[in-house]
This record gives sequence, structure tokens and C-alpha cells, in this order.
Amino acid sequence: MDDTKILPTPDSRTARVTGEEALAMHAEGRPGKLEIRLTKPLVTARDLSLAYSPGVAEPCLHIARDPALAYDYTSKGNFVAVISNGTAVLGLGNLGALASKPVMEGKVALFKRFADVDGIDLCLDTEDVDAFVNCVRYLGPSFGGINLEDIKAPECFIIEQRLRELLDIPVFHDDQHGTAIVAAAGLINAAHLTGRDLKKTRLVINGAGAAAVACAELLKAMGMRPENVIMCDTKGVVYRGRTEGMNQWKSAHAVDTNARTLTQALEGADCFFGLSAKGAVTQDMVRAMAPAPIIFAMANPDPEITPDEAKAARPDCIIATGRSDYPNQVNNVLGFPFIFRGALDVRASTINEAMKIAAANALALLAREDVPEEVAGAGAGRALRFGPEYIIPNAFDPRLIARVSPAVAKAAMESGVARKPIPDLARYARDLAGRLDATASALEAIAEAVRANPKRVVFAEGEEEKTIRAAIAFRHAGYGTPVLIGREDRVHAVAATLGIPLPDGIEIHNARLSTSNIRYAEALYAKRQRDGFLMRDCQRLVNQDRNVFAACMVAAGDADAMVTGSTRSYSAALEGITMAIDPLPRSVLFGLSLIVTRRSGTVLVADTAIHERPDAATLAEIARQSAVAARRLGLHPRVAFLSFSTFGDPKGVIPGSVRDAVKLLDKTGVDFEHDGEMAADVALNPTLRETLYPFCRLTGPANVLIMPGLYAAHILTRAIPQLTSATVIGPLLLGLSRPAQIVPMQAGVNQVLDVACLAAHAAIAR
Ligand SMILES: NC(=O)C1=CN([C@@H]2O[C@H](COP(=O)(O)OP(=O)(O)OC[C@H]3O[C@@H](n4cnc5c(N)ncnc54)[C@H](OP(=O)(O)O)[C@@H]3O)[C@@H](O)[C@H]2O)C=CC1
Ligand SMILES: CC(=O)C(=O)O
Ligand SMILES: [Mg+2]
Repeated sequence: MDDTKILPTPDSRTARVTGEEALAMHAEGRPGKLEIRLTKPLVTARDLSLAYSPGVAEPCLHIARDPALAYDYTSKGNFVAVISNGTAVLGLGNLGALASKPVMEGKVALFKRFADVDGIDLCLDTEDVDAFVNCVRYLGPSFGGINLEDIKAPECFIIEQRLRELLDIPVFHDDQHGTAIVAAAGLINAAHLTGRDLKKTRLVINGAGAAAVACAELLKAMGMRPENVIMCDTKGVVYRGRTEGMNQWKSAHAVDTNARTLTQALEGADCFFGLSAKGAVTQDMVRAMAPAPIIFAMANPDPEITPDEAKAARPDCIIATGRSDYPNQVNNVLGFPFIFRGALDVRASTINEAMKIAAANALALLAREDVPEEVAGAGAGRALRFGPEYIIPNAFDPRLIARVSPAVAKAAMESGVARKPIPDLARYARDLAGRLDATASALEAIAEAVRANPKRVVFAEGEEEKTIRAAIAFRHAGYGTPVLIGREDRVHAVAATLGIPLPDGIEIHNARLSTSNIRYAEALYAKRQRDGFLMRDCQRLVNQDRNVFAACMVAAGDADAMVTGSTRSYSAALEGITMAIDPLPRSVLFGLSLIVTRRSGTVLVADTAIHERPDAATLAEIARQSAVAARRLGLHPRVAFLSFSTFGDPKGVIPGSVRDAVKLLDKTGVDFEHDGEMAADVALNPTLRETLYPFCRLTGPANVLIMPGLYAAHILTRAIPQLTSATVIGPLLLGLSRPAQIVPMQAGVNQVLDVACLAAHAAIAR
């Protein structure tokens, strides 16, 4: 089989990635998705003596006397093992331990990304239950919890049960309970929307394995009647008295019914849960369901029936899948990160039914709340409002951690399994809300907004390999129509050498042959005739300079935004753009860079592109526009004006203009925190301010740094990626009347794509 064909050919509306892109992402740089980082310095001999021999003996001896101290002296309390033997990898079947590793690394990545839980993937090469249990039981001391994953039924039931008995930490089979919790939350809301009472709702579950059995159990515990839940597997309906392909877990859910096939079971059913395999349900089957049927086709990566097929057959249905590229993603990613966060924080000995039900209710309630702007698509996306297309929160909703984890922790405390109760749950929820980087969620919301409002974005350097790759990814991501500027034959030749066919919906424009040339040249001439440009100069620029041509397209409204920069210096690209696109009235044109750090979230830095020595008025305006951008990125702006001096010490020329900028903002009365001048460490570390500068008005670490000059901004943003693991995005060009962005020449494909997406978003916000 050709591996790159595993994922279907994308269509611009639904699919977001191709198999080729997925493989490239996994192979890029350090292969895989994980690395381990140190939390303590290991630089000097003293560090070594403390962290390792002899110092390390001390915590060892303490833990030997009191095992609970392992939570204080080691990573145990925030460390989860994701363990699989690869016998039920998603819905792909038994792929074995090694082939399950990408999924397990993915689960670890999701733990970290969504709930700051550290994890490690352990792929056990055995299908023997005893061997599996023995292996895991002896690993227990290292971890605060065990997340079992993609182990097929019925072995998974025995493995989980035995490990729960053997270990004093939570053991949680995600495919069973994570899935059941999230599906229950979705069902609570779908039932509410369709006016159903769970006690009377008739449910058919296709699949009688790990996920299916756990869903049936949880829903029955929540009030569904056993006789109203019919389970099917590869042999058909699991009816009472059936002997073929049975086990005790299926028998527990066998019902008295005449139905023998899924088709028969679905006749008149209110609700369908697919926890089986791709394409297991037909349009005819869902046509036979009750009015306003609820269809959760949860098989991964491909559902039992696609939303398009289901909606075509039953326009009145509520449909959910396990995928992130359709509305209503019912996937255990909404569960396990937050459930473990809550369980770990109270040092729970187990995850019990009360904790599961609390998580399901918290998820269901969150979906009914107003969706904040930064979640709904940065104010410009498809409205996310509780309804048939939004029955469950989005995985990127930053409120999840502060809602689900405290609910789980509270239930653990109330049900007596918390070994370290949290005295102030409201404060805990507030602390959790600040634990994740708001920008990461905001960037995803921006991408979502662009998907909902696709744009035409010009990629000026259309013959470049990097640009072509980014344009294809732009198309696949559903961001809109990429317009490549270049010669058609050259663009196709480069794409052919890459082995990637250009998907439908990508446009190629040859500047020299374009029918719009005259129109663009005339518009440019009208703009520039008093700046020393003749008509023939403008014609030559439009014909020969792709940045000018692209900028003319955007200025004329033939495209919404443009991106360039891969082949020309920043100043040359900027000159081409500003030739045709005017600055925004009463604004300053400047560069804003995003430094995305793992420890301190995202910090914005300005001006990183234009003004070598900005005066006070320019600095003040840059601060104002940066604060607006910060809010758009989900940050509460705390703006620090940086210098080599802090509040007048030592004295010098540059701090003077910086101080005047602060005074200017004070005078105009802006609505964001700002102060300065101050040194970078004072800005970023509030404890340094406590004793020496208690009067400083910033209420926390600065997240917008206004630089005194371009030299300092450049040095900072160029040094950071070389010295640290932080990522720098930008500089983003702000202050133009139409969106145009310049990527640094050394930018990779993903950065070009991200910047194109941000440019498209700016076009929505205009
Ligand atoms: N959206 C989500 O969050 C999650 C989705 N899932 C999905 O659920 C599915 C099952 O996973 P899991 O329970 O872990 O796997 P298991 O191997 O434990 O169970 C699979 C079950 O599906 C049944 N099955 C397989 N193919 C068909 C078919 N064509 N028609 C009817 N039944 C079928 C099997 O029947 P038999 O017993 O006869 O072999 C078995 O009962 C996978 O697609 C997985 O991706 C799982 C967890 C989470
Ligand atoms: C989502 C998941 O865990 C699965 O499909 O197996
Ligand atoms: Mg799974």
C-alpha cells in the first residue's frame, strides 16, 4: 500500500491534512512529537552534586521512610504513563505495539498541551494479559497515574480491573471511560436539544468492545434503561441467548429483542453510537431512525457514516464524529487530559464513577454557556452557540481545564478518594485557567475563523518550493484560495519535482501575462506620479516585481491579503508592498513579533521591523496598536517600555524618549496596563519589582515589550530561538490599510502558512 494514500484526498471544505503532510510533520526535525526537558539546572558541579550523587541520596532516604514524599521530591505527581499493546489502534485494528507509538506519543502530547500533564508512551509488545499486567504493576511507582490506550476488548477489561486492584494510583482505560464520559456529555446535550428524556431514549451501539461497553455502562448509571440499549458487533445484535462471539462483558448488555441485525435494531431508534469501524452504517439505516435522530459516528480516523452522508439522508439529525475537522467532535481528548489533571492534583487513589459523572456534567454544561470571542473564532468565525452544530465544547476551548478538572477534583474529595484535598476550589480553578498559554488557543481560534471565512491570499513568490508547499497546505487547511504569482509551467514543474499534485482551487497568475496589468499600472501611477514615477516605471514594476504585482492585486480588491519574503530582503519586500498599499490613517507601520515560550506563555515584542530610533509619539502609538493585537490574541495586555535603565537609573538618552512615551499614554488615558522605562528582567519578573519598584503599575509579568529601538528588538528576537526552545513568529506587519505580511527569508513552510493564515484573518477583521 502507498502509505501517503491512507488519508482520503482532501476536499477543501472538510479534510484538513493529507497523508503526505502527516508523514512530513512526524519526520520533520527531531522525529516524533516528544522530547524530555529538565526542570532543574544541570550546569555546574554544584548542580550535579545536588541533582545527582551525593545530594540525590537525601530525597531517596526520605521517600524510603515516607512514600508520600515521592510527590514532593519527584515528578511522580504530574507524570502519567500512556500504555498500549497496539491491539486496537483507533479503528485501524491490531497494528501491534510499535505501530501504536504515534498515537501514544500523540496522547502524551495532548496531555501536555491541554492540561500540562507530563507523560511518556510505553508500547508493550505482548498480547498476553498476565505479562501486560505484570509489566505495568512494577512500573507503578514512577507514575501518578496510568492511562491505558487502544487495547482491545475483552482483554482490556481484565487488564484494567487487575491493575486497579494492584496499584494505588488511578488506572484509567481511556477508550472505555474517556470515550464514555465525552459521549455521555454530548448525548445529554443532544437529548436536551431534541426534547428527549434519557430514561425513554432508545440507543443502538454498534461495536461491543472497550468503548461500547463503557458507554453502555455509564449511560445506564446515568438513568438509561437497560432494555432501551441494544448493542451490535460483527455478528449482529447482542441478544439474550446468543452464543456466537460472546463474552461476559457483552452478555451483561444482551437484551430480549427480535432484532438480529444493525438495520433491524436501528428501526425507530432515537440514537446511534458508532464505536466500531469505518462505513458500518448506511444512509438507509439512518433513514429508518426516529425523528430528529442523534448519530454519534465515533470510529477513528473514519466514522461509521460521514456527516455529509448522514445529513443528506436525515437533514433533521444531530451528527457528531471523533474527528476535529467536522463540527461536534466527540473524542476522548475532551476527557483524559482534564480528568487526570483533577485526579493528580488531589492525589486521587483512583478515578471512580462520581468523578466520571462530574466530568461528563461539566463538559455538557460548558457547551451551553456563552462562547467567548477568542474561542468562537476571534470574533469573526462561525458562531459557536449551543445547538445541533455545537453540542460539545471545542478541544481548544481554554475554559475546559478550569471547568472539568475542578469538577473531577471536587468529586474525588466528596467520594473520599482524594489523598490531598484542595481547600479552595475556586482559587484552584483560577490557577488552572492561567496555567495554559492563552495565545495557543487564540491562534487556533484565528485559524478556525479563517476556515469559516475563507480568503484569497496571494503568495507572491509562487515559483518557490517553500511557497508552493505552503499554498497547498493553505488550501488543504480550508483557509481559502491561494493565488501563486509565477509562470504556470514553472509552478507545475516545481510541484512535480516535489511529487505533490497541485490541488483544485489553487490559482496561478503570471504577472507579465496578466490581463489586469494595465489596470494595476494605472492605479499605481495615480498613486505614485508625484513621487517621481512615470507611467512606464509603474508598468515595469507591475510586470517585473512580483511583490508590486501582488500588492496591486490586494490594493485593487482582487485578493484579500498577500504574503511574501522568502526570496527578497525584508526592506525590498516592504518597498514593493508599500508602493501599492497605503498605511492606515493615524497609525504607525511597525513589526510585531510573538515569542511563544513554554514557561512564560506568549510575549509580544514591537517594533521588530521598521523604526530604527522611534520617537516618543511613535513608541506610544506602537504600544497602543500592540495592546489591541494582544487582546485579539487572547492576552490581557501588560505593556512594558523597555530600556537599559529602570525608572531613571542609570540615566541616558534613549530612556528619555521612552519615558515620554509613557507620559503620552498616561495623558491620553488608554485602557491597558503600561509602565516604564524598565529593564527586561524587571518587566518579565514581578518579584524583582516587589522591593525596589513597588510603585510599578504592572500587575503581573509584562506580555507586551515595547523596544527602545530596532537594534535591540532585532537582537532579542534573533537570539531567542538560538538560545532557548521558544518559537518566534513574525514580525507581523501592522498598520497597513490592507493585509500584507513578510516572512523572514529563513522561514520554513509552516511559518509561511501561519503568517498567510494571520494575513487572511486580518482581512476578516478589516
Ligand atoms: N471518538 C472517540 O473518542 C473514540 C473512538 N473509538 C473508536 O471506537 C472504535 C472501537 O474501539 P475500541 O472499543 O477501543 O475497540 P475494540 O477492539 O475493543 O472493539 C471493537 C468493537 O467493534 C466491533 N466491530 C468492528 N467492526 C465492526 C463492524 N463493521 N460492525 C459492527 N461491529 C464492529 C467489534 O466486534 P467483535 O466484538 O464482533 O469483534 C468489537 O466489538 C474504533 O473505531 C475507535 O477509533 C474508541 C475510543 C474513543
Ligand atoms: C480517540 C481514540 O482514543 C480512539 O479512537 O481510539
Ligand atoms: Mg484510543
